[in-house]
Amino acid sequence: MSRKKAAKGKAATSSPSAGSPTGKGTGKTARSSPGIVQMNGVVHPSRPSISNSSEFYDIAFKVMLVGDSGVGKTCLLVRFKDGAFLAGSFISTVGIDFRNKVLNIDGVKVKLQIWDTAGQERFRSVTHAYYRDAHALLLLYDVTNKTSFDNIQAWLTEIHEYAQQDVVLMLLGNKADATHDRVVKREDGERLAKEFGVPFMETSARSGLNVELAFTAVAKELKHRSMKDPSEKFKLQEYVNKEMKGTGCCRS
Ligand SMILES: Nc1nc2c(ncn2[C@@H]2O[C@H](COP(=O)(O)OP(=O)(O)OP(=O)(O)O)[C@@H](O)[C@H]2O)c(=O)[nH]1
Ligand SMILES: [Mg+2]
Repeated sequence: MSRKKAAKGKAATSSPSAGSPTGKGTGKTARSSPGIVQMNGVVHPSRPSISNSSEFYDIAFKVMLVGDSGVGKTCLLVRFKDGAFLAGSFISTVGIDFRNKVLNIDGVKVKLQIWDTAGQERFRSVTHAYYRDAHALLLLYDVTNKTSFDNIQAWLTEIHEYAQQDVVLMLLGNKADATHDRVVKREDGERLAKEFGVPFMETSARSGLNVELAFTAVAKELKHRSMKDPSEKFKLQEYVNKEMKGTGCCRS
């Protein structure tokens, strides 16, 4: 297997860009980034170059984070990439951004190019353009926000419309650390996931709960599919159930 080199990830957390208000009166600040280009008030995604490479990899996949604004997509990515939590005021993502991370999956270097999308409605058409290139989608809701949970069905409809038919999909109930503010029970997440036949787990970008596992499970599934080795069976939900910490759900 030839070994390639990975592009360096770009910061998804660049400082707020002046003159890019977001949130329709919610007081949020827009987060601009090197991965996007803004023209005439419209956000145009620009494809990142993979020429400044530093890290070797064997296979590469695109993973997209989707879900309502504020569910914690950017925080989940930053936790996974840098092992840190973005505390402080909420800075809503503008358009789309990406980070790379190379994982060692059973001796194979798997590069994940992770696209962090803006959850706000006004960026939806930007996100649509990226769905078809995604090998995997992490669909998030916020366990402290019922609306974000209720919107999952609409997100799934969108995914079915724009994403590849065989896209790897996983539902994540984020902010599992926020015990006192929780309004969506873990069982509700499990039920919904079962209904749509999607693997599920709860995560916390704040505490780090299951964050590594979510990305590793997806990388394992994608690697398994690409190797096309019939002797090596991999079942995503079974793996997740075995490895999952903290919430102890979904064991069947
Ligand atoms: N308690 C808790 N708060 C979180 C967690 N993840 C994110 N947050 C908070 O939720 C808010 C939104 O987080 P973001 O990661 O910016 O949300 P987003 O989904 O990227 O939002 P958009 O970019 O607008 O789509 C921030 O104030 C975070 O600090 C978590 O796991 N637990
Ligand atoms: Mg964001």
